[in-house]
Amino acid sequence: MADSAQAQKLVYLVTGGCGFLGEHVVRMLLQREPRLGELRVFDRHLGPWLEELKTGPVRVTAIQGDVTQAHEVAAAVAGAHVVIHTAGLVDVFGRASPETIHEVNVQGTRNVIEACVQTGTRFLVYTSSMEVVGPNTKGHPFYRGNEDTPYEAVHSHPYPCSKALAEWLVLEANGRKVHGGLPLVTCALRPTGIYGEGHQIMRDFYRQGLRLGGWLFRAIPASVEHGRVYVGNVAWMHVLAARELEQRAALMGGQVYFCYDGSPYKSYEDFNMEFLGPCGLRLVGTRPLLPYWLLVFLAALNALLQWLLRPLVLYAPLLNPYTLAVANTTFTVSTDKAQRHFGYEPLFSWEDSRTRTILWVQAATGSAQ
Ligand SMILES: NC(=O)C1=CN([C@@H]2O[C@H](COP(=O)(O)OP(=O)(O)OC[C@H]3O[C@@H](n4cnc5c(N)ncnc54)[C@H](O)[C@@H]3O)[C@@H](O)[C@H]2O)C=CC1
Ligand SMILES: CC(C)CCC[C@@H](C)[C@H]1CC[C@H]2[C@@H]3[C@H](O)CC4=CC(=O)CC[C@]4(C)[C@H]3CC[C@]12C
Repeated sequence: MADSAQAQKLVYLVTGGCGFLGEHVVRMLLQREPRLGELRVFDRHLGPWLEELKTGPVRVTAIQGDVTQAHEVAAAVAGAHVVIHTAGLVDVFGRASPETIHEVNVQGTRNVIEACVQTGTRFLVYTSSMEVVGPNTKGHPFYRGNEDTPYEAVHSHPYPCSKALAEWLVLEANGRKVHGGLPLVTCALRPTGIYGEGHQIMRDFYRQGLRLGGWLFRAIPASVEHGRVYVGNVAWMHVLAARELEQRAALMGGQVYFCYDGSPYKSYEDFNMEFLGPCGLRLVGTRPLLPYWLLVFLAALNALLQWLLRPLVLYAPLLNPYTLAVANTTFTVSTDKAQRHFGYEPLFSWEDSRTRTILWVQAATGSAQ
């Protein structure tokens, strides 16, 4: 990636490249990274859509593998110039055990770092999360904060705990000598709640609304702001960060960046209605229909049922004490750090992001209202 080798074609590896965000990163690299020579897509479950990408000018290599298996990761990383590590177990519903979440998110990240060091790969971009910061267990609001805003980050849930530890490992690895003697350069990107084409929770809300005759019922006060960012812009930020890591190693190495764009500040439910409204759903109530204490009770009941039923069946509803606390605590970011450090500007306007997401919801559910 040196000046003298401008024409050199680069090998990129995307872990988790078949997930919601990973697929967008893969497609964005193919569209927007002119120096791409080979794209390796590593995932536990490979998507059939990868086949169509193999007919293009860039060599696309699909690798079925598990980040918890160090030898599989090392084999995939060997010879790559850049790794975008987006694979992760996203579970705040109690579907997976805390041990499994730790294994995938923490040990998996450790394996990626060690593979870079052993094989001589110098550039690593990690998909972290806003959850590394908060909302914390005390429910403190984080109102339009930036990367330097003081906030008491206290976690107890396995998912944010694992993301925080993994992010720390990535940042701490910045500057380590890789095989060949050159330093590893790392950075971490922290998306807030990602939305866009492929967002399964959005589709679940839509289906639930249809089941309820086109109505959704407000659960969270409209005044609670929840940060959201469009998946295409998150992918673009990854591509740009990966591209600029070498030239701006001193500035970017070991840094964290919130992912942001022009998406409006709204509550989780009001934001979803930007897409579900045009698909025919209505949100009932200007205020929550149930008192908060009742939601807390229902969330606790769900947690109890999950525990009681675990030997028989997996009961993992959207509402639990953790998701309620996240949805009910203001957490929004306002920053320009990525713009200052590596020239990031959102690729998709809010209007574009909204239109694309609406079209996807309509198509994904077979409704064209
Ligand atoms: N969805 C969101 O709102 C946010 C997600 N993130 C982070 O973004 C990353 C991607 O998340 P999403 O695309 O939403 O999730 P996703 O579940 O759609 O994608 C994750 C991908 O990682 C793969 N994967 C999981 N375990 C693996 C393993 N052991 N080995 C190899 N591959 C494995 C999955 O098969 C999947 O394709 C994650 O690291 C997540 O923590 C961060 C902030 C917000
Ligand atoms: C009916 C309930 C009161 C509303 C439930 C909504 C929740 C399922 C979601 C509200 C906030 C979401 C989380 C947030 O966007 C931050 C996240 C970051 C990540 O890194 C992973 C996903 C998530 C934890 C996201 C998960 C769903 C919510 C809890």
